[in-house]
Amino acid sequence: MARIFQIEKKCPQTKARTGFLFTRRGIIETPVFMPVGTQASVKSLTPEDVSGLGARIILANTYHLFLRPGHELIARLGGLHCFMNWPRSILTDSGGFQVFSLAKLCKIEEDGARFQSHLNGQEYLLTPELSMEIQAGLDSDIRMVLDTCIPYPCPYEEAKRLTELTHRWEERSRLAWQKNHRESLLFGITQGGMFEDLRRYSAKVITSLDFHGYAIGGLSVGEPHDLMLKMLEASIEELPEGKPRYLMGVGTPHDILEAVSRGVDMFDCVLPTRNARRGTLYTSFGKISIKQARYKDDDRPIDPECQCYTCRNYSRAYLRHLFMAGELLVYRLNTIHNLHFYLCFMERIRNAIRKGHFEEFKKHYYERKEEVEC
Ligand SMILES: CNc1nc2cc3c(=O)[nH]c(N)nc3c(CCc3ccccc3)c2[nH]1
Ligand SMILES: [Zn+2]
Repeated sequence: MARIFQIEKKCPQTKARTGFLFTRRGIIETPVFMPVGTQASVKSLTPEDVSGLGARIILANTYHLFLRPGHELIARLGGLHCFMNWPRSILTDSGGFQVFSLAKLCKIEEDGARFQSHLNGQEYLLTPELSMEIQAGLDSDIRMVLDTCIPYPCPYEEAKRLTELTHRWEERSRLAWQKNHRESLLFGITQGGMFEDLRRYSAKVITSLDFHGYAIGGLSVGEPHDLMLKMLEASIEELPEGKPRYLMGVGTPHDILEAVSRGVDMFDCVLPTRNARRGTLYTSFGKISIKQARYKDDDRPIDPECQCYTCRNYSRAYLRHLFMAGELLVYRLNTIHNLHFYLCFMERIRNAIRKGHFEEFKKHYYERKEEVEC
C-alpha cells in the first residue's frame, strides 16, 4: 500500500523516531496522542477546544455509533466529520475490542462476533465486512480491521486459536476495504496474547497482508507493565520500520515514554479525559486530586508551569468548589488542562527526538519526583 508515513529523525540510542502521517484530512506529527471521542464527542469539549489544544486526530468508536445513532443515519447526514463538525482526521476502531469489553453475551464465531447490545439487548453479528461498512458510513480517515481482543490471562491454545481467527478476519477486512474504501487508510492489528512466539507469528502474518500502518493489539488489558513492554518488543521486531505503529489503549505518560523508545508512533487512552471528570489532574510534578480538602483555599493554578486556559484563569480552590458542587463547568476546565498536558508532553517528546536528546529527556522525566502531592 502507498506510503503515508515519513520519518523525519531517529534517536541514535533508542528506537524512538519522529515523523509525519498523511491522511486525506491533514498532516499528523508523530509520536502522537489521539484524544478519544467515543460517541462522536471528546467529552465536554467543542471541536474548537480540541483543535485549539493542538489535536489533529481524534478517535471514534464503531461499536457505539453503530448502536446509536446508527452509521446509516450519520452517512445520510454527510459522515462523521460533518455530523460532529470536526474537519480534521478521525480514526475509528473496528468494534472488536468494544464488543468484547462492553457487550453482553459476546460469542466469537468463525463468521464474526455475536453480541447483545448493552443498550437494549438486541442481538447482532459483527463481521469484518459489516465493520468496514460501518467505518465507510462514518467516512473515517484511518480504519481498523476487525480483530478479536484476546483476554488476559488466556491459555496458549486459546490465544493461538483467537490469533489465527483474527488473521482470517483481517484478510476479510482488507478485501472488503479494497472494494470501496480506497480513499481511507487501513491499519492491521497484531495479536498473540502474552506469548512471544505468537506475537512474532502474528506480526509476521499481519505484515504479509500489507497495510498502511500496524496496531499492536491485545495489550493494556490488565497485564503487568513489564509484560506489556516485552510483548510490544516482540511484536515491533517483526513489523516494517517505515510504517506507523499504533499501540492501542496506551497509556500513562510513563507507558508512552517507554513505548516511544521502543518505536511506537501513535497512542490513545481515556485516562486524561476520564481522570479529568473524576478530578484527577496531571501536573509536571505528578497527579493531584482536586477534591482533597487541602485545595479548599488554594489560590494557585493546578500547575504553575502550565499555560493552558484553565491554569491561566482559575485557581485550585475554584475548581475544587465546582467539583464539590457538581458544577458541569469543571468537566470542561479539567479536561482542557489534562488534554493540554498530554498533547504538550507529546510535543516535548517530538522536540527531544528532533534535537537528539530523547534519552536525557526520558531520564529527566524519571528523576523528577513522581506522584508527589503538592
Ligand atoms: C484500554 N486498553 C485497550 N487495549 C486495547 C486493545 C485493542 C485491540 O486489541 N483491538 C482493538 N480493535 N482495539 C483495542 C483497544 C481500543 C482502542 C480504541 C478505543 C477507542 C477508540 C478507538 C480505539 C484497546 N484499548
Ligand atoms: Zn493547565
